[in-house]
Parts: sequence; C-alpha cells; structure tokens
Amino acid sequence: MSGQDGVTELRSAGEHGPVLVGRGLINRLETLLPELVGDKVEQVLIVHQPTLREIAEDVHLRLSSTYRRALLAEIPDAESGKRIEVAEFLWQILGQSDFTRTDVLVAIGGGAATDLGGWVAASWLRGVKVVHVPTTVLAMADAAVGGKTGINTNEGKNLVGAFHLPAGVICDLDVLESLPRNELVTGFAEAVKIGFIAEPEILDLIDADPERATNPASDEFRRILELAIAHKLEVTSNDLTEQGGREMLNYGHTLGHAIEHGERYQWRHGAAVAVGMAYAAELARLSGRLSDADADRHKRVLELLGLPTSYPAGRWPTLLSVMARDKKSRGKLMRFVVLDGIGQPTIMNAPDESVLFAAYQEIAS
Ligand SMILES: NC(=O)c1ccc[n+]([C@@H]2O[C@H](COP(=O)([O-])OP(=O)(O)OC[C@H]3O[C@@H](n4cnc5c(N)ncnc54)[C@H](O)[C@@H]3O)[C@@H](O)[C@H]2O)c1
Ligand SMILES: O=C(O)C(=O)C[C@@H](O)[C@H](O)[C@H](O)COP(=O)(O)O
Ligand SMILES: [Zn+2]
Repeated sequence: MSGQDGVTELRSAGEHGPVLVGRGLINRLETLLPELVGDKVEQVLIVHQPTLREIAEDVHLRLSSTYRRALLAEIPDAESGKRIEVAEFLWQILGQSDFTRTDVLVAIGGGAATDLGGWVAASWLRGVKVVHVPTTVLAMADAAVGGKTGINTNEGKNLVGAFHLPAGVICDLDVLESLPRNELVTGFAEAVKIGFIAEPEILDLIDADPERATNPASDEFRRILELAIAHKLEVTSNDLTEQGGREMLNYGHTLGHAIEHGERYQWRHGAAVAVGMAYAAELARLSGRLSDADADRHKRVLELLGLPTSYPAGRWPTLLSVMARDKKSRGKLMRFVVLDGIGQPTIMNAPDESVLFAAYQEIAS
C-alpha cells in the first residue's frame, strides 16, 4: 500500500479526505495542507493539547509563512478538552479573527483533540474545513477517521456532536515516539476491535508477536494501523450517519462508555472499550452466538496486550442505568453489538436484563 516516498495514501469512495500514513509528515505540513484544502484558505486555527505544544508551535511557524494568519490555541488535556466551555473558547477565537468558510481548523493531538476540533469545525458557520493530525495510536486508527465529532456532557460520553468529514488526516508515525506505553497500548484496543469485527489478521499479528505488533517502528504495527484505517474508511463511506453498518464500530462501547463515565473519565477510552469487548463476548457466548474459543480469544488477545478485561462486581446497577443512554438505544430498548463469530458482528436487540447481568458476572472482579 505504501507509495514511493514511504507514504501510504488511503482513500474512500465518498467525500472523506485522504488519510496519509508515513514519517516526517508534520515537517511537511506547509506543503501537505494546501494540497488537502485548496488555495482559497487565508487563515488557519491550530488546536492542540498541552503535550503537543512544541510540535504545534513549530507547525504554527510553518503555516504563518503559508497563510495570511495562523492562530494557535491550546486546549485542556484529554477528556477535559471535550467540554462546551472549551468549544466556546475556540468559537471566541474564530469570531474575533473573522474566520470564514474558506478557512481551516487543524486539530493536533489524541482523539479528544480531534473530537473537539472536529466538532468546533462542524459547528462554526455550520461547517468549516478540518484537517486532523492525530498523535495517538487511537486517534490514527480510529478517532480522526470517519467524521464522528463531539463533546461530553455531565450525563454522558459524546452526547453532543455532529458528523463532519475531515478534508484530510495526517498520521505521522514519528510523533508516536513520545507517546507513553500506557497510551499506546490502550489506544491499540480500537485496532483490536477492528480485528474482532472485521480484520482477524490484526488478531493473528498480535497473537504471533505482541511486542512487534505494538512497536510503531515495526512493519506489523503499520500493517495493523493501515488495516484499521482502511476498514473504518470503507464502513463510514457507506454509512456516515450510523444507520446500519457503522454501528458495528461501536463494538465494546456500550459498557465501555458507561465505565468511562463512572470513572469520571480517569480511565482511558481504550481501556474501557477493552472491558466492554470482553463483556460483549460473554453476552454473545451466553446467548449461544459465540463459541467458547472465540470468547476466550477476546480475553487472551486483550490480556496479551496488558489491557483490562474485568470490572468490579458492585458497579452493575450504575453501569446499567448509564448504558440506557447509549446512542444505539431506541426508546427503552437497549441494543448491543455482538459477534456471531470473529468478523461477523451483528446487533442484539433488547436483551433480557438477566442475560445482561449474567454476562457481567463473567467479567466481574
Ligand atoms: N470520533 C471517533 O470516531 C472516535 C473514535 C475513538 C475514540 N474517540 C474518542 O477519542 C478519545 C480518546 O482518544 P485518545 O486515547 O487519543 O486520548 P487523548 O486525546 O485524551 O490522548 C491521550 C493522552 O495522550 C497525550 N498525547 C497525545 N499525543 C501524544 C504524543 N504524541 N506524545 C505524548 N503524549 C501524547 C494527550 O495529551 C493525552 O494526555 C475519547 O474521547 C474517545 O471518545 C473518538
Ligand atoms: O466511528 C464510530 O462510529 C465509532 O463508534 C468509533 C468509536 O470507536 C468511537 O469511540 C466513537 O466516538 C463512539 O461513538 P458514540 O456514537 O458511541 O459516541
Ligand atoms: Zn472508541
């Protein structure tokens, strides 16, 4: 899939911009960005997390010579950035600089930064261009791709948002060198998710050598990343607004989001989704859909990576009430993504509360 300069360009049939994967890409942003957004742009707003300050300042310098004005905005880290107050701060900057529909927002950071940046771009003037520069494994493999954007509210995760496709996504593998191991591994959970719902090759690569699979310098890591991106692009280009196939990308998220909410967002999204997948596997196994071997494979692969697969027994009543707010619910009916086999995701409609509880007991610690 790689081009001559070592850059892979992944594209989808729809209006999603290209996803570039390679090295040294951020150092070429002043030439890459105009290729993605055209030549009408006068202003850019670069939004970044505190951990990416040095990189963002360098990008700011580069883009200041390309555009009439480059603005730089630092947002609070992680989930504290996905809040309405932070969006208001960015809207204020956009308003005070007369940011127009021909201008572009560049979001640099993990999934929290691309979710917030994407949503501010979606809402400003009802939609300005956004280019994502994801800097975590999770954001490269999942969050920056596919156009889901949003923020949290006190009641739950991502409850406010919009579908807004990026004009491009730039995955510079060099930036992963500074990523702490825990961030790398928890972010990997979303690639594992794609492995279970559609691309078992990802699981085979992890089984064969988990160290190499999670090493951003290895061919295996790049293969996994590109498989995950390509799958997400394909699914979301067929179903941007989650009327059908896209729901499968929510595997492990019904319980996962409830755990994040219950933990006041001190758990990483990927870690919560790992527990959520272990739970969904038990739900499918107890319902006679998934074999014991395939359910056990969830636990094995996740634990090989050092991801959690259990959660305290006493939390069930709260988790159940938060799960009811999941976006897949229809009225009072809860819906879960489960597997009929590896690579065969489907929706389980309105499961009985007794089976939901029984599955939880299988993962309860
Ligand atoms: N829109 C989607 O389709 C989608 C998909 C998956 C997840 N998400 C969202 O993404 C978020 C999780 O993303 P995340 O795991 O990337 O979390 P994150 O954005 O909170 O980043 C995790 C941590 O890593 C730091 N960091 C980022 N890049 C770094 C780097 N290169 N070096 C050192 N530190 C770095 C960040 O500052 C932060 O502290 C959640 O809010 C989740 O809901 C969205
Ligand atoms: O892109 C999607 O669709 C997904 O569900 C990907 C998920 O990994 C991601 O965490 C997403 O933000 C969850 O969406 P939500 O609609 O359940 O908030
Ligand atoms: Zn997710």
